[in-house]
Amino acid sequence: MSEKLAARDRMIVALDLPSVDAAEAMIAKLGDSASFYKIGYQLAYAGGLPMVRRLADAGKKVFVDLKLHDIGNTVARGVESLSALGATFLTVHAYPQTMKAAVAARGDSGLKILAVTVLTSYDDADLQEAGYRLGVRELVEQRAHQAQDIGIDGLVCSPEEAAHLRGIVGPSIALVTPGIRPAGAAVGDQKRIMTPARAIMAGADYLVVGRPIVEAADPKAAADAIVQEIATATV
Ligand SMILES: O=C(O)c1cc(=O)[nH]c(=O)n1[C@@H]1O[C@H](COP(=O)(O)O)[C@@H](O)[C@H]1O
Repeated sequence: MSEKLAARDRMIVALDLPSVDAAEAMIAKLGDSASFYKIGYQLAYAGGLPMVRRLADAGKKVFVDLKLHDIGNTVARGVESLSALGATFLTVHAYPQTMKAAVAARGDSGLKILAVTVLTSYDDADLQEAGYRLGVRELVEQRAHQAQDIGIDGLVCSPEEAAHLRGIVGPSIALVTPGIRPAGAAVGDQKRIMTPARAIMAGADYLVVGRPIVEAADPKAAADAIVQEIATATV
């Protein structure tokens, strides 16, 4: 999958911003430096969903990150509504009922379903605190097997698991990795992180980057540096 993609098209900029105006300003600042955007909780709940169509019509790709998880019928109906927006990716949590409902409901809309394995802000102790018996590596692996059996289009994981998961799921399932931190960048609430270059070398198809770009003094320069790192790591 990744060998067909240009370096810029492998970077997904998370528009974690408080308003449509702030997001539009960021998109204008980034210009041709970014081709793929993610709209998550903050912007979607601030009226950002109509931006999906506008961005798609402007030639950008859009990842709608709503991390759906509910009873199967509700997930399916939600996916049907979201599939009309023109997005490329939509996230659901990697629970079997949820993934099955989402995959069945995406139809031939072109929307690809990504399953979030274990959030990149979690480590083994966080999983244990939440009642899980398995550690990160084991739970990610179990969910990847289940996702593959269900026919999921892609997995969201940390770059720390990318190489291992690539060995399990093969080349046709997209690996999308948040938890990306250029050398020296603030880690914030992330726990399982890698630099852009190391994530690409580990086998990630797409890198999701939020604060290191949208909170940078010069977001365009930050985005360009990450694309350059991706390009160098790909050669
Ligand atoms: O689904 C996601 O995109 C996601 C999954 C995950 O495990 N960890 C994670 O950080 N994300 C998202 O990726 C983005 C990372 O943002 P930064 O930490 O600011 O680079 C945020 O928008 C998160 O919601």
